[in-house]
Amino acid sequence: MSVLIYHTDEELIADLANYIFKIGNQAIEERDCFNFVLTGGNSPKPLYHALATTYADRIDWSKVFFFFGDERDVEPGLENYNGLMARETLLDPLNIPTEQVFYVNTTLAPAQAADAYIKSIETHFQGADINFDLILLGMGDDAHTASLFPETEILKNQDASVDSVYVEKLAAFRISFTAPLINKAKNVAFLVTGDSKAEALRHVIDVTDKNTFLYPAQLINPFDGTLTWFLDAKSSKLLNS
Ligand SMILES: O=C(O)[C@H](O)[C@@H](O)[C@H](O)[C@H](O)COP(=O)(O)O
Repeated sequence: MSVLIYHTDEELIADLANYIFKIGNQAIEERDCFNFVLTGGNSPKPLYHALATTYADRIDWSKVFFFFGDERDVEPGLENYNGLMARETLLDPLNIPTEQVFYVNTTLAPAQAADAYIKSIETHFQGADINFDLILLGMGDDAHTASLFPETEILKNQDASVDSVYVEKLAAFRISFTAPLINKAKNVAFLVTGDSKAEALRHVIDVTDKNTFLYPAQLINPFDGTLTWFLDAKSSKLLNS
């Protein structure tokens, strides 16, 4: 596990972009495609904007396939649909064809949407083992990641799959990769910034009290892949390391 701490947003985004392109270009060289799982939320917006503008010439985007580690149970066109945020900040500015983007079909009921999503992923991987080249994750101030929220049933799902989950605190359903599916990835990177994440980050990185039911991001520990944390000074201020 690597923990990288940055003192300016610009440095963090530049390094994370370099990291993404290093993995992506190597995947394209090896298999002529880069399977890249995006995170939702607000933290990635400046990164996505930079990938689509400043760094747009750093990879052959026609070889990149985009997925979502989780999705909210809202109509695709609505503002808090992660797919819309990614389209607005990254995919449309790069003119990425829809065939290269795997959106969660939230016009279906949550459980059906989750089933349909894992089936679309299996089809993409042509029945081979599903191990994404890179999964980008955020983390909430309650140590959730993707839609693996504290004290929810999805945390018990041991299948490498996509599941639906009712999140009491949000009074809403979510669709999410399970922890085992995330842990199968070749590379996993967290992007966590801001004071509000510091306490949760302390529980997840300086794991003094292992409790994955309370701090779900503790579940993320790739089986064979790499794990890298991209943090700013604020989010990392309580860390020992
Ligand atoms: O659908 C989502 O919202 C994300 O997948 C979620 O896991 C997010 O990464 C965290 O909630 C952090 O969100 P912020 O980046 O907005 O703090």
